[in-house]
Amino acid sequence: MQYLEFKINCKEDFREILIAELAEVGFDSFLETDTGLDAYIEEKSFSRESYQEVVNRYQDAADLEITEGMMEKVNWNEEWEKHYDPIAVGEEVYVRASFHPAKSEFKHEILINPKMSFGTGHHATTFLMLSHQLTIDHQGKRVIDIGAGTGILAIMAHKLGASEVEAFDIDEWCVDNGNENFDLNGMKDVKMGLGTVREVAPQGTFDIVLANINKNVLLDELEIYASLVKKQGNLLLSGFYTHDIEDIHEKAKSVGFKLLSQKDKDNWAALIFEKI
Ligand SMILES: C[S@@+](CC[C@H](N)C(=O)[O-])C[C@H]1O[C@@H](n2cnc3c(N)ncnc32)[C@H](O)[C@@H]1O
Repeated sequence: MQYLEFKINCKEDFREILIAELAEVGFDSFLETDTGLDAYIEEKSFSRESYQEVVNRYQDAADLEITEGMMEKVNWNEEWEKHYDPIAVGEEVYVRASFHPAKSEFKHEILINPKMSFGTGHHATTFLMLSHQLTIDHQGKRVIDIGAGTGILAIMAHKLGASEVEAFDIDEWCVDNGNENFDLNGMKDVKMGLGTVREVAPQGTFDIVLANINKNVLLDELEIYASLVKKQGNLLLSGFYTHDIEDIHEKAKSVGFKLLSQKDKDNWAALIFEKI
């Protein structure tokens, strides 16, 4: 597998935004560095045009300096061991890789063997979704995770007592990694699906629907989510900035949701809705 490597120097405030934007155009692995980030994409998935569009948009504001290279084979585990620290979400949840020692003082431990930036709890949106999940009763509930990435939110749902968990993602690579993580967390019977919500067409309704994707996808798919959430069930959304809350809220209201609570971190937002 040939990977292209982009060593990006940027202003610190732009690191997370660039990761999100590059993930949108197909980059699947990121390492945060002292001066910015290293971003990786499989050569066959790379579109110079989409990449350049992102670079042009942030070139001046983020003070970008980029060096391009090529990598034959990346040993992500080795890379992550150097760069990935375990993370605590509140006092209850500890997210770590299998190479980190366990910590018994946490009620829930989530094992993620990370090969990408999203879905380790380090990204604000993942952290916010996990924090919101902790405020919701999952016991015996049917839960679906849309845009599951590493599967971390589905795993959280399982640890919080959900009786049935489904998950899917459009990225084949995430599906492989997600299934690996489900195995690591004792969820051998859960298999991550591949595709969008339209393609996967989940059956029946759910008590809790989780979707941490991005503003455009959420606005486009909210009507479908509405058909998936049971009356008085919950929809948890993230993947957008605080200045987009109003647009998301408006759309959600128009398809039958009421806003219950919101959190934000580093300009990213997360909302909990109830189906009325
Ligand atoms: C921001 S990441 C979130 C990952 C994980 N759920 C988390 O909270 O850390 C968004 C994920 O959504 C996936 N994705 C993007 N568009 C999608 C779509 N239309 N349907 C399903 N998944 C999608 C991406 O491949 C990516 O893994």
